[in-house]
Amino acid sequence: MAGNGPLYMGFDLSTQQLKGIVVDSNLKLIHEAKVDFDADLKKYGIEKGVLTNPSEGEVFAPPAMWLEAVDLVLDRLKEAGLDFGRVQGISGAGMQHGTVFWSRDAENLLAGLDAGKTLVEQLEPGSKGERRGAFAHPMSPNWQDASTQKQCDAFDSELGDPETLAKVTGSKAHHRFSGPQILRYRTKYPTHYEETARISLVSSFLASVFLGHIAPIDIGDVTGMNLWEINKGAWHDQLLALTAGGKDHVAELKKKLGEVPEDGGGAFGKVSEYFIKRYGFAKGCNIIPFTGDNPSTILSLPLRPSDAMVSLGTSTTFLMSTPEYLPDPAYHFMNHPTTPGLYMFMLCYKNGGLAREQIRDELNKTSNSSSSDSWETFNQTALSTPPLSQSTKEDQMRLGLYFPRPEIVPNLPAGQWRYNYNPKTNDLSKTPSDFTKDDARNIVESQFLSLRLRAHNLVKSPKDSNLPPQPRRVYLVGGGSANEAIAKICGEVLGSVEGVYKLDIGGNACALGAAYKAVWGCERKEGETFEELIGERWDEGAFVKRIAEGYKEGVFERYEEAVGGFEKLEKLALNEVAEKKKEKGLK
Ligand SMILES: Nc1ncnc2c1ncn2[C@@H]1O[C@H](COP(=O)(O)OP(=O)(O)O)[C@@H](O)[C@H]1O
Ligand SMILES: O=C(CO)[C@@H](O)[C@H](O)COP(=O)(O)O
Repeated sequence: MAGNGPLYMGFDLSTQQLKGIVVDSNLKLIHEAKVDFDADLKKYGIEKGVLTNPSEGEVFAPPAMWLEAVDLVLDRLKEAGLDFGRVQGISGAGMQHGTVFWSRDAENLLAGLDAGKTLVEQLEPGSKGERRGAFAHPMSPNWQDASTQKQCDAFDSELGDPETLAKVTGSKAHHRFSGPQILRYRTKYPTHYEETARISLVSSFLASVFLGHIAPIDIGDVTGMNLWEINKGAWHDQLLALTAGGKDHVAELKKKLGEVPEDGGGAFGKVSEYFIKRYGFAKGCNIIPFTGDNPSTILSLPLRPSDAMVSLGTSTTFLMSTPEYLPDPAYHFMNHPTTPGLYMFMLCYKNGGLAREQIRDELNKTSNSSSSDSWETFNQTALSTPPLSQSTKEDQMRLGLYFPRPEIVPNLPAGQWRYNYNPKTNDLSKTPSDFTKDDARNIVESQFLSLRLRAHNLVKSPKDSNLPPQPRRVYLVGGGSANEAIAKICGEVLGSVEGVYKLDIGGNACALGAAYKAVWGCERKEGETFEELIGERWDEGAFVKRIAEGYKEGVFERYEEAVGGFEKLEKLALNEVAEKKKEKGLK
């Protein structure tokens, strides 16, 4: 690629892939490459990037696979012609909440890597026992894990109630959050916990690999752990005591977790010798804090407090950047990754892309389409189905919940619920729970109705207009943002005064946000904020594309009626599950 100015790299280590992206100082996309774990690293036995132990609700992945993906994605960037010597800054992101447990040998192994060998060859245990390896535990529990209900109950009651925990840490306790996860790890694997020198999140794990020593946890991602006191900017000793097994063990756990620098743009150090010698990175290449995938995603464009972003990845997440801290057990508040005083509002659903794929695959079983696009039948069916399956306004509304995995919001086990809702009488009536073609539209409506139900406190009516409260714009990112049928239904359910947009510079918003963070961390003037630097260089016309209408009078109001029925359906499902548990004598 022509040119000789500095380049910046951003990585996204997500559930199913490792993506690498390269931009120049003007935010222009120069190179991108990715490793798909199922396609490229099947030998690890993963499916959709993970391994599972359903009997305990465990979901995890081997850090060894991620190490192999790092070398592979850099080889692919080399094949794409990247001049590594021009790279002046690297940042990245990782799926949130996942934890990596480093051994006491990790620091020495990371610092002493031989550029003639691969990362996994040197950081995994020696096949002849000659090396214990860098990990005290061979697996990393990830955000899809649902094995920590007992630990979550303990976290939710430790400060009195979930509301207080949400106020202090930004969230109530969640199965995937690192605090409950580390508490379960300590009790299930006491010897491994003892041998654990440091604990990283997936984001700081990846930073450590590039740094050549264990990197701090990032100020944004740390607020996805139920262990960090947001207003104090410090670890919460009482919650650490719960996790570590008592006050006497707090200091030891703090040492494993490490310090958390406040500045999300301050370099952790220079890239490790391994990458300079093996790939030709510049000696002065800075490692800028790697953060969580969602905090990184909101950096991929100048998101205003009136905008909303929906990431249609493996998870579905709804993200807003706001100066208001309004914690509530129903959703998450996290530190903004670059700007003190701003927060990231987040809703996260486990049943995102995989749930939509399940309905897509059911449809493809019965369609005789020869299209190479596996989503074509799904899209045509969804768009040919009337909103809420109502052929006339008098018809009942078809509502559903579609959870192939246990869901986070609401906290429900795997299952499907399909009901008709009469908005006039506010009655729900059960419909046959078998798959029907209407499910294509109804699953997308269901996912966006849940977002609309829970985000209503944060969206406002546009200034000087009598339009109902809704986002100014909705930006779609993640793999599903390629789907214009989903975008259309998104606009109908969520509204948006200016419409539904997507990033149009290809690549992956999360990795792009990380690359922009590297630009800011390396090129910012004294006191210059991320918003100021990126805002100056952002080319709205070239970087985003309007892909669907937003607010549609009449349709938006009809979905408002549906929101009431949807909330009632969730409560019905929660009661049904509670009754079943009671019958079985379970708590
Ligand atoms: N054209 C499409 N329509 C709908 N969903 C899509 C489309 N292309 C990809 N996806 C979805 O994108 C998801 C992967 O998105 P991605 O953001 O790469 O995930 P992650 O970051 O979680 O690894 C898959 O679950 C897939 O269902
Ligand atoms: O758990 C969350 C956020 O709380 C998920 O958003 C994960 O951060 C992984 O997301 P994907 O990018 O793999 O969908």
